[in-house]
Amino acid sequence: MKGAPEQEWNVAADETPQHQGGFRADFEVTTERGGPSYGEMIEQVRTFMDKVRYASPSPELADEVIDDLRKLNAKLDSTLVDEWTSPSGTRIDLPSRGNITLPPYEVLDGGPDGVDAVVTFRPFHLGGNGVAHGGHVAIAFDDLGGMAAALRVGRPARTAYLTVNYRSLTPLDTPLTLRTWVERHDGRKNFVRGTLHDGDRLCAELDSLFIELKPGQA
Ligand SMILES: CCCCCCCC/C=C\CCCCCCCC(=O)SCCNC(=O)CCNC(=O)[C@H](O)C(C)(C)COP(=O)(O)OP(=O)(O)OC[C@H]1O[C@@H](n2cnc3c(N)ncnc32)[C@H](O)[C@@H]1OP(=O)(O)O
Repeated sequence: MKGAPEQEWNVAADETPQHQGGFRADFEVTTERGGPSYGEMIEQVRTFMDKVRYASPSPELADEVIDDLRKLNAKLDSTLVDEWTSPSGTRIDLPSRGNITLPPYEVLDGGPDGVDAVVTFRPFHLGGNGVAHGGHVAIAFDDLGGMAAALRVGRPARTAYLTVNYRSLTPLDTPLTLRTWVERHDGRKNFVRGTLHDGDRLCAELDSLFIELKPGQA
């Protein structure tokens, strides 16, 4: 991989065309890219974001943090690879496949009948008044709805529409049950429903359409 560092755990993506089917030709799942500490690195970044959300630093401390962050950013600069080679999104051993842009979830069960997951919105997912931002709830539904469609058809699918009905407040720092399933399908169209529960309480519902991508479709 051009520009990638020589590291034995940095498993390179193969060089076959990578954009077939919209996301990639082969969704190469690995638990090795990024090495054994990658999950903890992601966790520390999430924790930092949690603290930033609630921190009220003095000007001096803000300057110190900026200095530290510049150093950290410079460290990562020398390891940047393309989206297909990055560990983020392919580390199935980690919450949300190691993708830091997603709320952390664990898939308990997934197959053609749907996906069962536990998702925990973090302090940095705050919307207001101590509960989750609705946009973050939609992100969780988008990813796990897309997963339900992909697992049914065996190839990537893309969101055509996504409606979230917010039924009650979604708490932070609480393991929540998220379920998605393809309710019906018609050709390439997968109508995906979903629910998000805090115990017995329904927090939100998903009504969405995911279109199976044609081979080679961008
Ligand atoms: C190898 C194994 C794989 C297994 C892997 C398993 C592990 C899975 C792991 C991880 C899963 C991760 C999951 C991530 C999920 C995230 C997904 C996203 O966030 S995607 C980003 C946001 N979405 C966009 O940016 C789309 C933008 N829009 C488009 O690209 C197109 O509009 C697209 C592809 C959606 C449809 O375009 P067209 O050209 O392909 O198809 P046309 O002909 O327009 O539509 C097909 C049918 O759908 C209807 N349709 C399309 N859009 C509609 C809409 N908005 N409402 C109603 N119907 C719609 C049409 O009327 C048509 O219906 P008629 O066949 O004629 O009956």
